[in-house]
Amino acid sequence: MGLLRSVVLAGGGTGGHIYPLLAFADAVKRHFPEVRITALGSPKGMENELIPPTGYDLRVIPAFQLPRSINLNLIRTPDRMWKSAHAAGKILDEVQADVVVGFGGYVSVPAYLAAWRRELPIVIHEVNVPPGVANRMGMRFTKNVAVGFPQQPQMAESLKDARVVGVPLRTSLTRLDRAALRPQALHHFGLRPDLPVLFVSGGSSGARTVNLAVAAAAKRLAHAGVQVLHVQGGRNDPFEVPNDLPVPYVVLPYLSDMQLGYAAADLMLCRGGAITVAETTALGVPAIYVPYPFSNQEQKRNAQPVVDAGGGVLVDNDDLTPEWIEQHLIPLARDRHRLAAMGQAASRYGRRDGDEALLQFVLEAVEKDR
Ligand SMILES: CC(=O)N[C@H]1[C@@H](OP(=O)(O)OP(=O)(O)OC[C@H]2O[C@@H](n3ccc(=O)[nH]c3=O)[C@H](O)[C@@H]2O)O[C@H](CO)[C@@H](O)[C@@H]1O
Repeated sequence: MGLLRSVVLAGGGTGGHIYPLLAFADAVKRHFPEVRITALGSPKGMENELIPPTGYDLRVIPAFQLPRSINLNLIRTPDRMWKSAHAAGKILDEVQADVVVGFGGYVSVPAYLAAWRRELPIVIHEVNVPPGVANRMGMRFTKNVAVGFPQQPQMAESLKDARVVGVPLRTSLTRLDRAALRPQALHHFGLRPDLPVLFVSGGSSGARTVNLAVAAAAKRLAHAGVQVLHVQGGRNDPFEVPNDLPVPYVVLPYLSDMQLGYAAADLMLCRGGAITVAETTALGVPAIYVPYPFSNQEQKRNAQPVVDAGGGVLVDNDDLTPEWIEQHLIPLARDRHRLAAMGQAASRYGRRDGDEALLQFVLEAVEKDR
């Protein structure tokens, strides 16, 4: 591909920014093995744990925190922002970047600034409503905005002209046949094939309320014959689960092979992070969403359309108690027909081609903006 020789990807902080970046990098590599791929990260983000094992070139630039509201004066203000932009610019020059693709997170801002000063094409991928502060700033420098979900353009003025491309997901997920992998997944976790599996994950950092509520309901779940596969989350406190339960309750600190979790799951209990929602729907996993109650209610907006489509259930953070689990979650986990219908509705909403669609959009942008 003559137009594309070097791509710089920017996005960091939590898994929600990094996994789409990596999935997109894989798509670029698959189609254009010769293209140089560089990821920009910040010193403390999860990118430092997640990107090096993939073999992609991760360059860390100095971090700075943007205020929650933005205006153009901001560009004049913090020295640290320009220091970061300078560091990003040096990398763009060194790798002779043809395009910067940003996924949000603080590290995206210096990348957008540096690309803008060099008049390089910029593409922004945004999965939340309202868009994150970093991407909102980037939108001042480019009209090439892609979004993960069909409702986003109607929900935010700044996204009204965005292209809906879906969310780039890992190929271990986009190529997953859940039914085929299920026996291996159950065996892997030491779960039984004859009882339903509740898969609990609070997103890349974990969710304390979810963890504590499910752990407190461990006995009720076990006595109802519901097995639990509980991922605590990368940056969350441990919790206690009784060790004499009659059915398996498996606790893991973090799960890199999420395909095994999704293959084992009959029902998921999760937050409403955008990438999690993209994954559960792409894979047709029925889910109970417990949106994170802070950060602008963005997670409720992610999950609501899936629930409206019949693909899941919403419960408020404060309502997720052991009693709620007993009265609502357990009956659902034991109702195969309802789960099957929810799973089908979820997969009608989801899509698996976000990596390819974003690549197509980036190629068009590079062609147009050069
Ligand atoms: C509290 C907060 O502000 N959360 C935001 C953050 O969520 P967060 O970083 O939790 O991101 P998501 O829930 O969207 O995605 C989590 C990702 O981590 C993966 N995973 C998770 C656990 C695990 O053990 N293994 C694993 O691989 C999931 O498969 C998924 O790919 O970014 C999202 C995307 O911008 C936002 O929508 C969320 O609102």
